[in-house]
Amino acid sequence: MERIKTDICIIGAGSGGLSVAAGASQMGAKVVLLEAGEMGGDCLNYGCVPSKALIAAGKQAHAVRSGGYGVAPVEPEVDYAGAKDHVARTIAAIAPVDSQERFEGFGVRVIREHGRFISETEVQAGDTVIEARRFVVATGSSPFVPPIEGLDGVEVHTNETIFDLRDRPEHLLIIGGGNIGMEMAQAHVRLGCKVTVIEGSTPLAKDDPELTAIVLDRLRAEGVEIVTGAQANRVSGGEAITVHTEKGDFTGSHLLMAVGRKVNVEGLDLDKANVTWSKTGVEVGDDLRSTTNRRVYAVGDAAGGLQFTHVAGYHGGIVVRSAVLGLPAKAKTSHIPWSTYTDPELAQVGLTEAQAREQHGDKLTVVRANYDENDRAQAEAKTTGLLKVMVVKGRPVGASIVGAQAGEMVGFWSLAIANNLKMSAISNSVLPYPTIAEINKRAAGAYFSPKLFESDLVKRVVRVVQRWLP
Ligand SMILES: Cc1cc2nc3c(=O)[nH]c(=O)nc-3n(C[C@H](O)[C@H](O)[C@H](O)COP(=O)(O)OP(=O)(O)OC[C@H]3O[C@@H](n4cnc5c(N)ncnc54)[C@H](O)[C@@H]3O)c2cc1C
Ligand SMILES: NC(=O)c1ccc[n+]([C@@H]2O[C@H](COP(=O)([O-])OP(=O)(O)OC[C@H]3O[C@@H](n4cnc5c(N)ncnc54)[C@H](O)[C@@H]3O)[C@@H](O)[C@H]2O)c1
Repeated sequence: MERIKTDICIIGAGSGGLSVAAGASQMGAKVVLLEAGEMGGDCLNYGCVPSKALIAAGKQAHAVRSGGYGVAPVEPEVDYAGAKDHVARTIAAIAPVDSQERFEGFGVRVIREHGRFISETEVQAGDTVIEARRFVVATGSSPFVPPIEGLDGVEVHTNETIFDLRDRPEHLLIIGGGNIGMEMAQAHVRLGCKVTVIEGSTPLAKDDPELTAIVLDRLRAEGVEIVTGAQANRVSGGEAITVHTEKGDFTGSHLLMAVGRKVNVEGLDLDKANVTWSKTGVEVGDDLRSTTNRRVYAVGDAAGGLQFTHVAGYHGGIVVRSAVLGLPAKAKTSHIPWSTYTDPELAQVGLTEAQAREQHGDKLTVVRANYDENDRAQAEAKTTGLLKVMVVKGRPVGASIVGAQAGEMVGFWSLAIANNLKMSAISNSVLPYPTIAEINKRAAGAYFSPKLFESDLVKRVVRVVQRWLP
């Protein structure tokens, strides 16, 4: 048994673990990184990257099928396996950034083994025991497959297998209408599959319903069948698969489960490290440190909060600040955006209108700007969309966007909320014309317009000034 003493031992080389490893090692800390599966974790291998690559393939098929702008529509010849080749190429292009070689180049000792705690200060990975001053649990999450009757009798795909499928599904049934379900539904319908989404409650329920309705309308118009309030109770079949719900039975050729995630905390022997945990993750404070063992941090999906790659990266920065530099650092959520990469995209940061109304009551002003008022959106015929900004005492506390490039646009509002900027800072910016981003400025204009253009006081002042101006 080899023994290693190190400053920081990170369990999991996904978005969170790699962020800590890169920062800590390049600042001079001794780092050991454990990875039981693929370097890069879920995002690179089974999550963000393959899903966005498949969405891009679907978008291309959709553009050919839709025509427009004076170009005749034609039914595309879709090569589903070719789309999967694009997925594989994309992963391969990004993989070197997350590779063992790159991290070893930073001086990180990478051990490709499953890690588990054997004491409050030690982790064992294969034949190696690592004693560290600080540990980072960055073990991520896996697809949750609920114990639905009959599931074991059929082939069930999850995000870990669907991107390897090379024969185009005739009819894809998707259980779960969250981010994964909806992104995969649109990508597959555009690539020529029949798609049925079976959602037990409300699709895309974390977003503003006024905006999600626009996304759902578009998906339905493109042919996705979306059944809501239909909990999957039972599954049957062999070659053809039937999902039984109280809203009826739905039969297809393939089944994708997208009903949420199971955090990878079991199998870590956290109890041996005196680390309190539950099924939602390691119990941590805002400082991302275990409430019961201060040597142990958790980042990303394992920290039990929002499950996004950029959150894992953000957590990584906080842990580096705390565990490497010894500085106080706390994670906040008020400025964390997310985006669902359907077409149109759907993005959110901070409070939704309903949440802001509940928290701030009459102090809330909601300003809106529509895509059809934007010249670039008109030029590109992408006029379906809407930005809502929730403003309290002159400062944005949330923004909800549906429309082209919503995921790019929302960063503007994350910056504003993170830095406590006023709406005047937004209106002071000058944006290039014609860009979709001008919608952001239009919202600021919508906030100030009534104050400027509908105010008797302003009108009186202007009359006086005009009398005195030479
Ligand atoms: C289909 C899909 C699409 C997504 N799209 C997006 C998106 O567009 N944008 C976005 O922000 N997020 C997206 N996400 C979410 C994103 O992938 C996760 O939030 C992110 O990967 C979390 O990073 P992490 O470092 O916490 O965990 P992971 O990336 O899951 O990494 C954890 C790593 O730890 C390893 N591990 C686990 N246990 C052990 C152990 N005991 N010992 C050693 N190694 C271990 C695992 O093998 C894994 O490599 C998507 C997720 C899915 C499933
Ligand atoms: N664009 C992105 O950033 C992106 C994309 C994909 C995934 N993700 C991350 O991955 C996480 C997991 O995604 P997800 O879509 O699996 O989970 P989710 O929690 O977003 O959605 C799961 C859905 O499944 C439904 N459901 C649960 N059990 C069901 C049943 N028996 N029958 C029918 N419906 C059922 C739920 O009501 C819910 O709407 C997301 O929350 C997100 O954090 C992010």
